[in-house]
Amino acid sequence: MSYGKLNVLNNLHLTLLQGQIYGLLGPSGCGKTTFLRCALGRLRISKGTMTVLGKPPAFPGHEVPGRMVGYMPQELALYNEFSIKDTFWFFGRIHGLIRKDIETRLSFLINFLNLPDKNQLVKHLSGGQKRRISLAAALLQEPPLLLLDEPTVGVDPILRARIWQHLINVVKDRKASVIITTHYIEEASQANMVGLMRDGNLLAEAAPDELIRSHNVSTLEKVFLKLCHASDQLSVKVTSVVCERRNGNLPEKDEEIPIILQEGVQNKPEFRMDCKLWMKSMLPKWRNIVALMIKTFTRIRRMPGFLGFQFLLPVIQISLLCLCIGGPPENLPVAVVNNDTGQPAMSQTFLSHFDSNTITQIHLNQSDAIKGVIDDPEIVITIQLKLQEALKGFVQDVLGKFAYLSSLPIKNFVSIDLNWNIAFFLAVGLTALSFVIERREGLLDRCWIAGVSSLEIILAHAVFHLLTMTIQTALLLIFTFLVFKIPNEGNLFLIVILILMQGITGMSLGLVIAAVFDDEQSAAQVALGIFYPNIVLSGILWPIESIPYVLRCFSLILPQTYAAEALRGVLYRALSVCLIRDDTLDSKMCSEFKDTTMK
Ligand SMILES: Nc1ncnc2c1ncn2[C@@H]1O[C@H](COP(=O)(O)OP(=O)(O)OP(=O)(O)O)[C@@H](O)[C@H]1O
Repeated sequence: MSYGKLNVLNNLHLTLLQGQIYGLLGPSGCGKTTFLRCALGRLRISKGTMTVLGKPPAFPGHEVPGRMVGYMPQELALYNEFSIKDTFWFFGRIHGLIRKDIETRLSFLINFLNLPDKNQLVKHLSGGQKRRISLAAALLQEPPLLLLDEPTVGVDPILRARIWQHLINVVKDRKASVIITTHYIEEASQANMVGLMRDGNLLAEAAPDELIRSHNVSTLEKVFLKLCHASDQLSVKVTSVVCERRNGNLPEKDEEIPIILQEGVQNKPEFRMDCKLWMKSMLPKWRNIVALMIKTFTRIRRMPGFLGFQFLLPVIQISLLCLCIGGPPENLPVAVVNNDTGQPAMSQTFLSHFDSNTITQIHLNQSDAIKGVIDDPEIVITIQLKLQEALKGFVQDVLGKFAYLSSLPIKNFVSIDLNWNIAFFLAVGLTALSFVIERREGLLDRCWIAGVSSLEIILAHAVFHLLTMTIQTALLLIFTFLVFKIPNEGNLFLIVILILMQGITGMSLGLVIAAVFDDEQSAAQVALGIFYPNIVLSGILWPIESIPYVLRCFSLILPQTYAAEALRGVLYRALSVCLIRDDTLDSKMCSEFKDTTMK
């Protein structure tokens, strides 16, 4: 087994018999955790064979990983927002335990591991208490195989002795098998068998007494030191001692050997796949999806800041956009130069259509008026709009039923699109961060090892996120159409579908980011880095037709370009008669229009 070029387990032969505790000992970095992860199906061995409870780990339909194995990782891998009770319920549901069993195991383990009140939140517990909860989660479903990675770190000597006694009882009463890694070499003397590892090799594998006796020393620690010393000089000889011993003790029946690892073996045994079991294992389990959704709900419920962020942010954004963008300025002084000598009545009619709230007419001569325009270009844009509106009213008076044909193609590009954009980016950010954080804290790994599939994790996330997005969308719609009364002529159902689809697209992008980046800092940087270029290039701020050609090609493959266009199409469908376009203008109406204007 290797990580890239780093060879971690070398020619390792290890056998665990049923009803035994196997103490795997060795210095930091020698490969103990790597071995456990191979046994759990999280890593694959590159050469040789490995069977766990009769089949290779992660074999289709095999419940390793799953409820047949209890794993306590080195990191805590606990949900901080959970109470002790929630933690037991979560893992209990995943393992398919019934309510009564969960309650019974909960009270036993709280008592046995000396845990505080079951309603205490994990984040309020001490490091040692958290480790005991992590151990309890591994013991919960009473599996036939327990893999415990340094379970006694940070535990006081009295409790350590109790944990060992419990493990001894478990193997005696239930014939379970246990592999335990530890730095406290002496505590492993209670194991039935110990394996001493160094640099990915097994230096020796035997019962502790036998090791002490055969090496003629007083403690296991001294055996280990002696073997390390010997392996530096005579590595071949030490390995052969290990092999000799193992071959003499193997039971005849396969099911009595929960774990066999033989690296470097060429002839791999064949395992038949049961198609029914395979199909069953591929189908997502509703039980796991519900457990994961309850988990997310429980966590979010205990994070009021996060909850506020999810639901208040869209409301704050839409309120700010509607209040600060697009509102008309008031009392703008406008120079009016009326040089109309032919029909003064027409120019007066036109001027009477000016909105007097926004525009205050000041009659000036031509040169003073031009100077004012040059001095104040920003205000001129607003005034131009007001002029266009006045022109529209004027044309309405003059052209009657054909007035709509002369209206101007002005699109409300910014405000509405930016509001919907929040659904997309909340989905990107929250998905990316939640997956990256859960993976870094070992929570995803723990779920996988408990038997939850990646598909179930994604489905649970998607369903929960869709529910959240439905509330966000409802808030957006209420504020857009009812509070700020932005006109909508389109189909509300289509608008909702489009916003939800943007959320799903955002979620998918979030998953891609989480798959590529390992830490939340990089994931957050990428999610933020995408935000602004996406808004600029997707035609949300300005039509893509005005973007340079090369960038426009890029813009068309962005996830929001067509979505934003579609949303605008739905929202303004009834207003689209404003646009004069050669291809949409009916020729009959065109000639009618000409006749009327000629008259
Ligand atoms: N994800 C990884 N990528 C690359 N190298 C890794 C990875 N995980 C572990 N290693 C390397 O593999 C070797 C064995 O690591 P492992 O975690 O199995 O050691 P260990 O015996 O469990 O140590 P400890 O007792 O400190 O937990 C180490 O040299 C480590 O640096």
